[in-house]
Amino acid sequence: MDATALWQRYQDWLYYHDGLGLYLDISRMRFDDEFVASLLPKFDQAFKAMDALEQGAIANPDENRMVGHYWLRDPDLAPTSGLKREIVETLEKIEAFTQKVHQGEVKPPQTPKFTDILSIGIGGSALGPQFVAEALASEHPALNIHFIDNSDPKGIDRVLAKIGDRLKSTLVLVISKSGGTPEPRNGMIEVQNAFSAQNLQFAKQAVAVTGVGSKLDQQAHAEGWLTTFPMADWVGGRTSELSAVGLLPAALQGIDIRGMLAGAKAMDIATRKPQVKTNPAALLALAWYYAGNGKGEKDMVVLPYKDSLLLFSRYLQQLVMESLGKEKDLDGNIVYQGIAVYGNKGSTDQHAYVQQLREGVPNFFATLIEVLKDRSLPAFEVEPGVTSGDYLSGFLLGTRQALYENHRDSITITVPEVNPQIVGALIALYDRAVGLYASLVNINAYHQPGVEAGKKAAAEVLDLQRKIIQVLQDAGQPLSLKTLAERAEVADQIEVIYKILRHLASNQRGVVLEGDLGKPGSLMASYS
Ligand SMILES: O=P(O)(O)OC[C@H]1O[C@](O)(CO)[C@@H](O)[C@@H]1O
Repeated sequence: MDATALWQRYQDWLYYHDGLGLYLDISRMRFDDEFVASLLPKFDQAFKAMDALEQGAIANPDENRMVGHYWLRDPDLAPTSGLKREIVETLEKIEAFTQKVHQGEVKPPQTPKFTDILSIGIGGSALGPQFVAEALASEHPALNIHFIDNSDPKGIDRVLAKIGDRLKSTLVLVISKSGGTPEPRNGMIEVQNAFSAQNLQFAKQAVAVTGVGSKLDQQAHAEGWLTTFPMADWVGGRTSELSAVGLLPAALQGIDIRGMLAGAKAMDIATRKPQVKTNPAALLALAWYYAGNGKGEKDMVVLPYKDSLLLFSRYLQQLVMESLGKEKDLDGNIVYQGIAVYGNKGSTDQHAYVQQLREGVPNFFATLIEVLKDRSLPAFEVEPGVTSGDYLSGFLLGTRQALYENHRDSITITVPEVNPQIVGALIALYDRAVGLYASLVNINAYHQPGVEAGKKAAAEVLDLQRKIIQVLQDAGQPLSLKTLAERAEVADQIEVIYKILRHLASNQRGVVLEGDLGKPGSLMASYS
C-alpha cells in the first residue's frame, strides 16, 4: 500500500473518543473488508452475550456466577437494588475510611498517623493496585505503598527491611477475594510475625479486602482488625481493580478514584455500542482475531512509551492470558486458546528485544501506547529545537513504521496524558476487548481451571514433604532415596522427593543429604 492509501486507511479506521481524547489506530493491521465482513455475525453474537452479561446472566457457568465488573463503574446498571446499594456503600466506605486515615482519626496505636501501606495480595489482588500505583501515585503520596505479592521469604524480608521501623505507622491491607490463597496467607503470617517482633499489635493496623464470610473475613472479625471491605463474588480477580481491591489502596495514596471510575464508565459506554467500527473494544478484538487467526497464533507485545505505564503489560498479561488461555471452548471441544502477552516500555525495550521484533521471527503483533503530553514542567531542549519527548515520540513513530515495512503489524493507542480518567478508560477498554474476543472464539473468559489445578498440585507436594520427613524421623538412620520413596509408599515420586529434600537441606531444616550431589540416585538422606 502506498503512502496515500495508507493515510486513507488510517483515517478510515481511526477511532477517537472525544470525551477522553483517546485514539485507537488499527490501520497497521493488514485485514481487509472481506475479513471484517466474515467476522460480523460472530460480533453480533458477542454483543448479545455481552449485553446478557451486563444484565446479570450467569456468564461464568463453571462457577455459577454473574460477571458484574461493569456495574462497579455505573451502579445503576446493577441488576438488583441490593447489588447497587452494595457498590455505592462500599465506595462511600472507602472514601470515609480514607479520609479518617488521612486526617489521623484512624491511626496506629503508637504514632499520630499512618505513613505507609503494605498491600498483601497476589494476581488480581496485586497487579491492578501495582499498575495504578506506578501510573498515578504522586512522587510524594499521602501514604507510600509497598507490596508483598509472593511467597518468597527473601522478597518479604526485603519489603519489611525497606519499611523498617515505620512498621509502627504502616497500614496493612490483606487483599484476597477467596481469603484462602496460600501466598497472601503466608505473607500475612510473616507480617504478623514482624509486628510481634516489634511489639506491635497487628490487628490495630490491619484491614481485609475479601469475600464476605471467607476465612480471612472471619479472622479479621475475630481478631478485631480495623475494618473489612467486601469483595463480591461477581467480580473476578483480574477485573477487580475498580472494586475495593484497587480503589482502597489508590484512595489511600491520594489517587482520584472517582476519576478512574468516570474514565472507565465513559469507556464502558463507548464499548457497549453494538457496531464494530465505532466500538474501540470491538476494534481491538477484531485486530487480535486477525493477527492470530482466532487461535492466538501471534503474541501481543505491549509497548507503552511512558515510564508510568510500565506495569500495564504485566497487568494485561493476567487479564488476557488468564481469561483467554483455555483448553476447552464453551461446547467442550479441545481448542487450546489464548494470546501470549509481554512487554515493558518504549523506548527502553528498543535496546533489548525490539531487534527481534523488527527482524526476527514474526510471531507477534505490537500494541504501541503513545502519551501526547510529555511532562508538566516546561519543555526543555536537549539540542536545538528538540526535547527528550520529541525523541520518545520519534522512537515510537519510527518503530511503528519500521515494523510495518517489515510486515509486522501494530495497533497504536494514543492518550492525552496518564491521569485517573485515562487509566480507568484503559482498564475498561481491555476488560471489554477480552470479553468480546472470548465470545468470538467461543470460550469462557471468566474462570481459571488451570490455575486451580496448579494450586492442587502444590498442595500435594507439601503433603508429600510432611510424609517423607515423618519417614526419615521414624527411620532414625540415613535412607537411600529409593528406600525413602518406598517407605513413604510413593515409589513413583522419587524425583519430587529428591527435589523436596534438596530444598530442605539448603535451608537448615533438619534434612541432611550425603553423597555425590551430581549423582542424585546415590544420595543418602537423614533427619537430625
Ligand atoms: O484474591 P485471591 O482469591 O487471593 O486470588 C488471587 C488470584 O488467584 C487466582 O484466583 C488464580 O491465580 C486469580 O484469578 C486471582 O486474581
